Amino acid sequence: MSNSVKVINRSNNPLPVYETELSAGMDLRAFIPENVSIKPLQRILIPTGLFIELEKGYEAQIRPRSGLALKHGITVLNSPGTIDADYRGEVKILLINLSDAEFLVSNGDRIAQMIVSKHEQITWEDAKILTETARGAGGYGHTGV
Ligand SMILES: O=c1ccn([C@H]2C[C@H](O)[C@@H](COP(=O)(O)OP(=O)(O)OP(=O)(O)O)O2)c(=O)[nH]1
Repeated sequence: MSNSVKVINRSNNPLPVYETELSAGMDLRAFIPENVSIKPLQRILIPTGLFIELEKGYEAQIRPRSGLALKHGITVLNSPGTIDADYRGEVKILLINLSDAEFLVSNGDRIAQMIVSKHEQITWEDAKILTETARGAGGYGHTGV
């Protein structure tokens, strides 16, 4: 695809931008009529006012911002959230407050970031056995610390 993505911005905030030259993600802003308080352990779905149309083979991921996570315990509950290429609804952000203090979100606050990535769709090849490997079924730290 060309790198352009169709977007409708129904918010009163600017379109997301890459904050630095080589940023992978664009910060997404809350589009809310009034301030929202997120209490400890509360989860809340926050609108962005953005509607996007990704081309086939692309997805957008909604990821936390590390600064909000470190300073305020605010993260994306379903991280990374997935925006499918056939989704035509509003992009929303599911935040959770993992701190012990209330957190206030105002309209225009940059609360998460969006990364657009290519992805594959697979087909299943029904099999009786899988190729052997040194790892086998080992996982969950089986190689030690
Ligand atoms: O953080 C998110 C995650 C999803 N969505 C939108 C876009 C996505 O394409 C759609 C469905 O998301 P997902 O597939 O994660 O939801 P589901 O719980 O599997 O529901 P569905 O049965 O509608 O697919 O919801 C968002 O706006 N924000």
